[in-house]
Amino acid sequence: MVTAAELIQKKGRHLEQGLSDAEISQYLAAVEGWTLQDGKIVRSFDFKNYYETLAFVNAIAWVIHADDHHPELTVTYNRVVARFDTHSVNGGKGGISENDFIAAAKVDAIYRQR
Ligand SMILES: C[C@H](O)[C@H](O)[C@H]1CNC2=NC(N)=NC(=O)C2=N1
Repeated sequence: MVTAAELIQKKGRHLEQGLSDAEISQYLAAVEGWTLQDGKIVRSFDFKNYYETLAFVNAIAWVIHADDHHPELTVTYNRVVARFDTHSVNGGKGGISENDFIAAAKVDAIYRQR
């Protein structure tokens, strides 16, 4: 069984093989709050105000840059919705890979520090 603590220790790498539906379910169980929606993993993060919201976005940029795996972000006054998928898998059609869950676990760890 994969855990968030293990995922945080990993680094993203180039992958061409996506995860199966069964594997996606296992990884989703490790990152609380993330769901699969329209072929991406998605989570919403709430904040007190716009300053905190943007500080979170900047912290994500700092941490995630090292893994070259970037969330799609929808930023509003007190909420960030983050979405991850992997372009290179499934013959370039895109899908979900371990990299998405590594990045999700790192974003969660940033959120826990607020
Ligand atoms: C060439 C470069 O590494 C790729 O385009 C990276 C950049 N950031 C990325 N971010 C995300 N979320 N998925 C990707 O597949 C991805 N690919």
